[in-house]
Amino acid sequence: MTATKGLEGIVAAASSISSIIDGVLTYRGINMDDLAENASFEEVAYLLWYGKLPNRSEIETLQKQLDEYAVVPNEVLEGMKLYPKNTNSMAALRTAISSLALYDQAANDMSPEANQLKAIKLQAQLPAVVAAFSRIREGKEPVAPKKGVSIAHNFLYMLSGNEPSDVAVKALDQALVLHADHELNASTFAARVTVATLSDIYSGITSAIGALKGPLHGGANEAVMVMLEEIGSFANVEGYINNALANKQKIMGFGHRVYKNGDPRAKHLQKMSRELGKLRGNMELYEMSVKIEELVTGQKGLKPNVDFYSASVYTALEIPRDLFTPIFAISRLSGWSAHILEQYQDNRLIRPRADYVGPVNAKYVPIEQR
Ligand SMILES: CC(=O)SCCNC(=O)CCNC(=O)[C@H](O)C(C)(C)COP(=O)(O)OP(=O)(O)OC[C@H]1O[C@@H](n2cnc3c(N)ncnc32)[C@H](O)[C@@H]1OP(=O)(O)O
Ligand SMILES: O=C([O-])CC(=O)C(=O)O
Repeated sequence: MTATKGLEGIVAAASSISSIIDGVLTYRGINMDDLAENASFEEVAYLLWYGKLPNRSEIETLQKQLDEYAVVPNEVLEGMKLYPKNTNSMAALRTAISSLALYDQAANDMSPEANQLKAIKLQAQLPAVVAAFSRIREGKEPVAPKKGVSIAHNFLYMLSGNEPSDVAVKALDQALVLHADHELNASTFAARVTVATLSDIYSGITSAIGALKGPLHGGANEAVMVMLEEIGSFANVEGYINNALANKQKIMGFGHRVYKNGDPRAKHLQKMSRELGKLRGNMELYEMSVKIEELVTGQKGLKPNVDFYSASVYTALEIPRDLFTPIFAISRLSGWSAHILEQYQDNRLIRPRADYVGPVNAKYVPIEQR
């Protein structure tokens, strides 16, 4: 038995949710470019969960469910008030989502109907949790969710307490569509491994949030912004990147385990970054990002992934840097939960083997002789 480091190229599950074939990403067989241009995030979540696009009455029913479930139990909000004010946002999210299970009577109901409802409930609550976290640490009260508006709209509203612009809602909605699912990425795999023990959906999502947090995965979008802030201005880009590459440092937001010729989502985020920059009358972050891409692709052949231009997009939407990865989680929850439901449908414990490379025939030595 020899291990494949990082399980590269290993096919570890059969799935009908999303595919990456020859660099083309589809959700349920529909090209992601098509969805990014035309679908709302709610339509995409429905598509991931139910395997088909919703008709008008189905999307209205989903909207009613999201409206009904968006309220976060007071106990969870009160618990969040006890978190240290400077706590890591993904650590806070991981804890808050885990605590939601404590107040859900159906948390351990494993029927398919109950699990589907919990997926919708979590999708409704997660934006409210992230927005509440952001406000509580600023000493403000959480804003109650609105009814009848999209998740993107509601999130921006709950974050600031003000009505968001149509441009901001549209941009965030498109970003949510782009991040919704991605085959067997690390966080989705973590979710599937967890629920394959027949543990509950909250455990699966908590595992997934833990995996998404890392800078090699979802945490890279925040790390890109840290880098852009460190660089500071367009004039510094060339020196900074040349120096980083010469020192074999990783440039966050570049490279991908599966895409070697570029991530098809990046072009949509790049376009959004350009358009939002123009609207704000400040193109510097966009221009810095384009220059970084030119240097990194030119010197290393590495292309930007989904996280690279999302940093300048979210900054243009005036979203605090440490909420970028929680926003990724809001979107990816739709994919995680679809994968969890798929795993339950035809479950088998996920338990691979390890290639043992430690000592053999070692003996126990009494403590006095060590
Ligand atoms: C939503 C997402 O999760 S998208 C990914 C988000 N993560 C990032 O943007 C972090 C930066 N990127 C990376 O760390 C990697 O490209 C990953 C984690 C995405 C993929 O990792 P792997 O498939 O294991 O690629 P691996 O790390 O083996 O890279 C292969 C080579 O390219 C180099 N490389 C890969 N990514 C980068 C990068 N961003 N900057 C500089 N060099 C890089 C590696 O150093 C390695 O070089 P070597 O062969 O000389 O040692
Ligand atoms: O698929 C991956 O490895 C990472 C990624 O791009 C995602 O999760 O969107």
